[in-house]
Parts: sequence; structure tokens; C-alpha cells
Amino acid sequence: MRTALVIGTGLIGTSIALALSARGVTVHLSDHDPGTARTAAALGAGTEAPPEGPVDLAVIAVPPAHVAATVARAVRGGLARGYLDVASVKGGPRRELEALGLDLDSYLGTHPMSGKERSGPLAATADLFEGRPWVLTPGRGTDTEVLNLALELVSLCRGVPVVMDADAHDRAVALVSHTPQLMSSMVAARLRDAEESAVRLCGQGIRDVTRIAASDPGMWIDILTANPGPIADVLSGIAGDLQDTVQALRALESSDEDKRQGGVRLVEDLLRRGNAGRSRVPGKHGAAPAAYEVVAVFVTDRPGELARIFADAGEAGVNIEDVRIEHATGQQAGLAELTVEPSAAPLLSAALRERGWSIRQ
Ligand SMILES: NC(=O)c1ccc[n+]([C@@H]2O[C@H](COP(=O)([O-])OP(=O)(O)OC[C@H]3O[C@@H](n4cnc5c(N)ncnc54)[C@H](O)[C@@H]3O)[C@@H](O)[C@H]2O)c1
Ligand SMILES: O=C(O)C(=O)C[C@]1(C(=O)O)C=C[C@@H](O)C=C1
Repeated sequence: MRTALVIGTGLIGTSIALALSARGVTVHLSDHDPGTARTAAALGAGTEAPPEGPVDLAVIAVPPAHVAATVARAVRGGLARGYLDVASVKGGPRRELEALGLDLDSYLGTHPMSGKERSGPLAATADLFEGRPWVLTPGRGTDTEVLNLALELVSLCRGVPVVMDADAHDRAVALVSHTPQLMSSMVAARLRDAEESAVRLCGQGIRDVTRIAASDPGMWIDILTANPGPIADVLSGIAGDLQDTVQALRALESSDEDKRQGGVRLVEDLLRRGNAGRSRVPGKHGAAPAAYEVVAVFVTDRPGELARIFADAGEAGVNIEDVRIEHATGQQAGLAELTVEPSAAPLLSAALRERGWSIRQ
């Protein structure tokens, strides 16, 4: 692929454009808000100048409700050899396009399973898709050339291609993406009117559970309204668990010991099912979930602190698999939690202690 046109230069479009530009593709940027395309160009994602002729691939990265019309306009304008979109739902846009009577052989619906709770080009990064699944939903008539262009795009973005049927994709993301967004919003919504004395105690648990509750409601309304049935199916299972859990907790308040034991069993069963589900979440780069250990290091809030820890870990020959910072409320300090292979944990702890770091046991 030598040339591409990205239509919609928000978080996803600009992240794709940055990755393609970094790998030598000439990328043209377009957005219905010219200021947004200008920002993306200023970040090094490509040029605002329109292409002189058809590009190899047009990437449509606009909100789901605008996908069909934008793809149709691009196809009718003959802007590219192949067209793909990246919307979070796949069945609806395809059906809308079919209803428009368009020849869809040069179009492919895709969905990168990576994003952020922030929108717009300023949140974009070239490495957003590295190691993440990228779903491709070819139809019966999809041109091989377009499929190959899409595979090249995923490879240039260092993603992992996964071929799926559009409706199967929508059922899967109802479970792994759309319902989690709603659950996160529901937990966060409890905080809106909560007492300040409670909110100031927020620790890492609620931060993890509510991160995506900061997402753009406009975008999510589009996504949820395009996939209501499968999401309602998942939520109704969760509603059953919620109802049982409320009853179990009420039983725990009872003075009847048998009722109390029944409540404990029910809550324990839920927690164990949760452990089993969580253990199925794929690890880094889509690999099987790995059992790692965490080495927690006290850090003060000053420039270069993390760089020094990483350099010390590197000198000790330890590869850091992941890192998370737990910030202490009201203090200029926190804990850097370094995730490493179990065999490397004692080595890392000893090496960091030797270099003056304080390790939490
Ligand atoms: N945010 C995520 O985590 C995520 C992850 C994977 C896929 N997606 C999908 O990617 C697409 C883009 O999402 P985003 O997060 O980048 O949103 P965003 O709000 O950051 O960017 C969307 C951009 O599209 C532009 N736009 C809107 N309508 C347009 C039109 N008709 N023509 C041209 N430009 C138009 C907007 O001005 C905006 O710059 C959506 O379909 C979304 O479902 C999002
Ligand atoms: O991690 C986030 O913040 C996301 O928004 C990611 C996420 C997801 O649910 O995994 C959200 C919606 C997209 O369609 C794809 C990715």
C-alpha cells in the first residue's frame, strides 16, 4: 500500500494515520471539521491536501451512525481501490449499505479491538493497535484485493487480524465491550451524588472499573443503539445475578444461621465464577493469560522517577511485562506496580532494593 485516505481524523483515524505514515505510506486526511484534520496533520499523521487520484485504501473512521453514508459517498466518488470502516458495530452499517443498493465488493467492514475513553486526534497514538485483535468481516462478494489491503493495513498497524461474520462479531462485542461500558457507567453513576467523604476514599479498584465511564456519550449512544438485542441478552443474565446477590446479601443480615449460610454460598459462587471468567481474558499481545507477579515500588512524584526504575530493572536483566501506577490520595507519591515473570520477581526486588528503592512486601 502506497497511499491512503483517512476520513474522520479522531482518535482511531489519526492513530491509524500515524501508524501508516510512520511506515512510509502517504496518508491524506479528511474530516467534516477541518480543524480536526489540521490537528491530525500537525501531529504528523499525514497531509490535509486531497489526493490527486484514487488512493489504494480509504479508511472511514467516523461515528457508527455516519458510516454508511460516508462509505457510500466515497465509493460513488471513486476515491480509492478499496474501502473499509472501523466502526464498533458491523451488522447495522452493512445492512444500511446494502439498502442503498451500492456494489459492496470493494468494501470491507472491520473493527480494531483497541481504543481509549478519550476522543479526538490529540488522544491518538501510532501504537494503539499493537498486539490487539482487529476484526475483518468480509461478505460473500468481497474482492480479494480489498481483503489483502485490509490485511496489509492491520499488519502495518501491528494488529492481529481475526475474520468473523458481522452478526457474530456484534454478539461477541455485546459481551466483551458494550455491556462492560454500561456496567462501568452504572457503577460510576452511583458516585455522582455520593458524599464527598466517600468519594475521597476512591482507590485503584473503582478507578479500574470506571475508567471507560469517562467515554464520549455521543459515540456510545450510536454504538449501543446499533446493537440493542445482543446487549439486552447479556444484561438480562447479569440482572439475574444482581437479583440473586441482593437476596443473598439480605440473607446475610438475617439471624437465621441456615439463611446466612445460603447467602454466603451464593456470593462465593459468584466470586468463583468471576475468577474463572477473568482467567479467560487473553494476556499481552493476545497470548494465553500468563501468571505474572507484581513487584510494587514506592515512587515520589518527580520527573524521571519511572525512567530510573526502568533503567535499574534493565540493568538487572529483567523484562517488565506491564506497569501500573497506584496514586496515593493527597500525597505526592504512589506505587509503581511492575508486572514480571514469577522467576524474575525476587531478582528484581533484590536489585531495586540494592539501588535504594523501597519495595512493598
Ligand atoms: N473510541 C474507541 O475506543 C474505538 C475503538 C474502536 C473503534 N472505534 C470506532 O471508530 C470510529 C471513530 O471513533 P473515534 O473514537 O475515533 O471517534 P472520535 O470522536 O475521536 O472521531 C470521530 C471523527 O469523525 C469526524 N466525523 C464525524 N462525522 C463525519 C463525517 N460525516 N465525515 C467526516 N468526518 C466525520 C468527527 O469530526 C471526529 O473527528 C467509530 O465508528 C467507533 O465506533 C472506536
Ligand atoms: O479501552 C478503551 O477505552 C476502549 O474504549 C476500548 C474498546 C473496548 O471495549 O475494548 C471500546 C470500544 C471499541 O469499539 C473498541 C475497544
